[in-house]
Amino acid sequence: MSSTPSGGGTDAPPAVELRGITKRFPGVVANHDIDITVAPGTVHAIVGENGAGKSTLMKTLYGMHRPDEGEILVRNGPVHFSSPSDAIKQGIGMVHQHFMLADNLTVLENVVLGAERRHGIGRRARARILALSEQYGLGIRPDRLMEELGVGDRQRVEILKVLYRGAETIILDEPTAVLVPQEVDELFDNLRELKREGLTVIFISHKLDEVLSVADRITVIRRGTTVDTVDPVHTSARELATLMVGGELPVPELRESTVTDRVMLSLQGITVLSPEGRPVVDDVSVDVHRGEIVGVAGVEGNGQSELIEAVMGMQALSSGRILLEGTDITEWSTLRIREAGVGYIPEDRHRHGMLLESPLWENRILGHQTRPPSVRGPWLDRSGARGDSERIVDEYDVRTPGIDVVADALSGGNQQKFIIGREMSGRPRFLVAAHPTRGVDVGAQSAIWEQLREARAAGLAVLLISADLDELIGMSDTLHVILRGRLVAEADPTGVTPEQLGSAMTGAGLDNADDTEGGPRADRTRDAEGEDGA
Ligand SMILES: Nc1ncnc2c1ncn2[C@@H]1O[C@H](COP(=O)(O)OP(=O)(O)OP(=O)(O)O)[C@@H](O)[C@H]1O
Repeated sequence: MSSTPSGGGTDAPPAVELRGITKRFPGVVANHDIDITVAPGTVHAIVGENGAGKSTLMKTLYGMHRPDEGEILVRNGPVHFSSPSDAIKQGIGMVHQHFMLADNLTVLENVVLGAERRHGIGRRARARILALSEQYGLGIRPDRLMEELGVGDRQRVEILKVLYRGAETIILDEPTAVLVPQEVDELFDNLRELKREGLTVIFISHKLDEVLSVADRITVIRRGTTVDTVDPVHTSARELATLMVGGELPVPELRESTVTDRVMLSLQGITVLSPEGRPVVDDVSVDVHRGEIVGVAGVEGNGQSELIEAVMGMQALSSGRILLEGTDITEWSTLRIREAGVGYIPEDRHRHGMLLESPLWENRILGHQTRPPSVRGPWLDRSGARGDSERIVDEYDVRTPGIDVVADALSGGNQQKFIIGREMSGRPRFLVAAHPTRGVDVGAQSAIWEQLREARAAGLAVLLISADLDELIGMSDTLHVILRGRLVAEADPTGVTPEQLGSAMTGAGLDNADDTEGGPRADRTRDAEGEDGA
């Protein structure tokens, strides 16, 4: 492992330099005396545990927070940002994890929205978009409706939006969390292209392999401060992880089957129609047994969201039925399904998992408002909910100053850990888990996997969807592939590779993964998304 004070190795002034940045929130020092130098024309990754202070630092660089101490320099000149528009004026743009795109508008409309002054909204704007798309190899078509695009393309539109506003340094917050391997490859090609054209990319990630493959420099942040900046050529994933947590990581355990023959959840020929009447879940039949994790792999937008929402009573079926230990729950409400012992880790924690403006302990009650410890008899049990929140914070290592802070003040990964803790403490007999470790650091990820494995050994049945193919392969006892709403293949999780799975997800079949060097696989991904996206 080699440490370097700065990246790049050119004589040009740094694209960005952060000197002694400190940012405090009530009860927390989110960033403490951080130094980072980002060389122009490089990809610079920022890694660190959940709550280490990565997002806070990036928000400071993007003008969303003002640092309490320290200074920011852009090309050697000190800058002071009071808002993102100040940052944009200095050529710094940011792509957030939650895309900010209007579905009912075209790509062009989304890109020019709020930046009409640059090139208007007509022909000149279109020409500029096409030119940028061409220059950076983004393959964007300005007149497509946003809702027709898959995740990878949406992300490219977000990048284009930032380029359109004149960014020379682009910050990406966990850009690969929502992508499948093929899309990650495409994104990394895009990043290399940006770099070749002299732009600078700063990105946050929890996936150390990816960071090592694409970054020129990696800065590790631990508990709010910079630990080191390393050169990926001389650093391993394990060394990085050790720098992040300040100790050795546990080694994953070997798998042992705990699957029984008692059916916990049975989906029998279920079909869900889109508002336009197109089947988005198409005649799906699957059983999940006690002690079993059934994984469903798919490119986003192929029906997996609707499938789990159907199980949770949030999507009406047009045909088929759902049985929970033999009881027909097809017509049940979400609340009733939850009361029957079904836990739910939602796909979008901000829409379905948390009330961001409410304190953490009130979030303990959310979705569990009819059972202890949230209530005693007909009454809300404040101390029960508070006590259990303390326990979750402790047991799941949720980094927070306390249970009275609003959920919004927690880092993304810590919000996720709290949701997992809440859902698991209901002692569910069945768990619907969507991307359970999304945004969670490697240490917390293995802790969550361990919790799920223990619960499975104690009889929990789980329906798992995830964009993280290693997670699907590592956790599932049975693994299905969903494409255009249908279960099209079953893979053996003990033998399948992420590449084979990725290939099956795009409709190329499980066995066709080895022809995927170069372009063909990426093209198929796009096609599959183009026809079926969202
Ligand atoms: N608006 C806020 N108010 C109060 N505290 C905050 C706020 N934003 C962040 N924090 C705190 O600052 C610390 C750093 O959070 P930050 O979101 O920067 O971490 P992170 O490294 O991005 O984590 P993750 O990987 O989980 O996204 C955490 O302790 C968090 O609780």
